[in-house]
Amino acid sequence: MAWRREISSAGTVMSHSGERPMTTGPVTGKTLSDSAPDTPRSTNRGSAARTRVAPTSSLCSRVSAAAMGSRTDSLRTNVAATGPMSIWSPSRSAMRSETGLPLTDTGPPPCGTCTFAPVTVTWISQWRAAMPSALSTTAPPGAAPMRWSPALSGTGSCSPSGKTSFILLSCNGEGRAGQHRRVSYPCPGRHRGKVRQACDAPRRTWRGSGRPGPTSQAFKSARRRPIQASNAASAACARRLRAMDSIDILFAYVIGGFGAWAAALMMLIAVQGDRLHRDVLLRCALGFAVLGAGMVLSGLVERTARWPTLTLALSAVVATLVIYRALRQLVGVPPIPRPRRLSEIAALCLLLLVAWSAGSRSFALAFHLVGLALSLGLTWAVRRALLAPRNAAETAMAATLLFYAGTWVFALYATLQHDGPEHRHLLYVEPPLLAAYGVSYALLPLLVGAHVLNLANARLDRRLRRQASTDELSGLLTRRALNECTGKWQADVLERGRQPVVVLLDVDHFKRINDTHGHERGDQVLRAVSGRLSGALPAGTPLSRWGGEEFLVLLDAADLDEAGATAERLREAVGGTPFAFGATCLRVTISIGGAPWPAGGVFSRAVAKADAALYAAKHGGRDQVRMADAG
Ligand SMILES: Nc1nc2c(ncn2[C@@H]2O[C@H](COP(=O)(O)OP(=O)(O)OP(=O)(O)O)[C@@H](O)[C@H]2O)c(=O)[nH]1
Repeated sequence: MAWRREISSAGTVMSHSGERPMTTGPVTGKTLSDSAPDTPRSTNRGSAARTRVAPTSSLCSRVSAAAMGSRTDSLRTNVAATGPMSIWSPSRSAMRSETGLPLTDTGPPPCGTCTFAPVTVTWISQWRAAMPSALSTTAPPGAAPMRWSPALSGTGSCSPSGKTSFILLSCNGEGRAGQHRRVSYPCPGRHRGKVRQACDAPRRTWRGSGRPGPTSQAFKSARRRPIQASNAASAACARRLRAMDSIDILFAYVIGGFGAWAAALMMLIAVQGDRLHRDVLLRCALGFAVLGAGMVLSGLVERTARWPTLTLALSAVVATLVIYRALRQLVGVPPIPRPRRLSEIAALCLLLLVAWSAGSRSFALAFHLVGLALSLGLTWAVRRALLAPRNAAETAMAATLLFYAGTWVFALYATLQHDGPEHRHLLYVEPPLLAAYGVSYALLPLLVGAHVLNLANARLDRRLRRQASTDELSGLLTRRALNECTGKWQADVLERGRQPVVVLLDVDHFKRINDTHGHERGDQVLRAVSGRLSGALPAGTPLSRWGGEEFLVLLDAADLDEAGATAERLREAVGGTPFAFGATCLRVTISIGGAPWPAGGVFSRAVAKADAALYAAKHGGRDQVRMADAG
């Protein structure tokens, strides 16, 4: 739809094809020269604007509405009749603080897509003034002044600098039909990337020239370019923006929400096993369900509403805290007391609520700071898994949480860097990174879910192995565990030039102890004997409960005599001092039989020979050591 304007002799700008007539008023803006303390940078002084009126761009309308309609800021621009395009700003930060918009110094000329019209724009910030006098232009001397409604037509484009983007608004500055002038307006940061995309080709051309701006020839050709081309590019931009916008939301919220629900479902299905894993998985499932609900709700409801952002932020915080607790539980960190936990949740929610009511900017910052703090807290809770992982599952979990914390660091950075108007997305990263964030956050719950299951499995595996290798009563190696390590042990001893010796020990008349004092006392005796045996042996010596009241030791000795002496020490350690169990005092003796395990020999053969020696010791009167010959 083309906008045509006429400026009446009284300075009234009329919109013929648009719905809203432009209002006019006295010139309130200062000119560049009288308002700018520093000289504006300029390009191609002397070029005159002689182009046709630009039609309304949906992009521009949208951006105008978003950037200005939603704000009550006012912006006044002065447009000189001729002269270079320049934008004065005292300083970027000052302008930003006044306008809340990404203002730059003199912008470079627009890219080739856009018709260039040299105008001087002076920003005079009276930002809190009401709309629609947000944007007013002062016609050049001799031309009728006009005031510019923000809904005025324009075309979307960007500067070729790749840093600063503008939305170029059209106006008939001189009040003559068939002419138009463009005023640079900062493109909201959210759309910069996309606008730039549409202008890629001309920008490259411009950059390729290696000059700070287009040549005058390029200027002229740009000015001659049919305005329709510019409009088509703007329309393409707008379509792209709309498509990207919906994709962003889908990715970031709905798909992300389903990812969280999928993780929750996966955990609920896997809820089995012992109490610890059941609790951890249930908590994680609850956390992901809350997060999923918040994300899907936020993605589906009306886009302009602000409350879904708050609900999503709150659900994200609560969900993260629930998962945080579950992970602490999983890695064995002592739980935080319930009152402290609840007060932490309440404090964070309150903080977000206050920030939300203070405005979009403070809410975004508060949310990102909370997100970063929580992600760092999660990483800190599992730091042991990061520094000294016991298995691959722990490494994967720690790496995922580190990545998660990293995404918050970058998101916070993007928020601080964000120059455009606020939007209802929680994340301020720009496309295509926003889509990447959406995909990552959709996958993260599934990843974390898989890691939690992996960790639970690894823990169960460890427990089973421990149970299989450690005798429950005595705490010594089981027969199976000893059998598993014999080959390696023998090779090691032989390599050091030592003699491997197998020694069997048996408690004498143990049945009598059981019969006299009961099985309970019998167990106590077995535990006490185990303690004395392991205390009398060098650390690391393989000692197992071979079965019942029988023990097996693998001795590493210089020769059989030395092994016999060690066996004698063991016998003395057990039988030398009676055991005291409360008022009961018991003297327990052991008989020992040993046999060498030569290189190339079979372990079971050595055990059989040691057993024969033990039998001899029993028959020899018990409480003695017998060593089999080397032969
Ligand atoms: N309390 C207790 N008793 C056990 C355990 N394992 C085996 N026993 C008992 O140990 C006793 C072994 O008795 P025997 O094999 O007859 O040998 P003994 O009485 O020690 O006699 P000698 O070996 O000939 O000196 C049996 O009564 C078993 O029930 C155990 O784990 N706890």
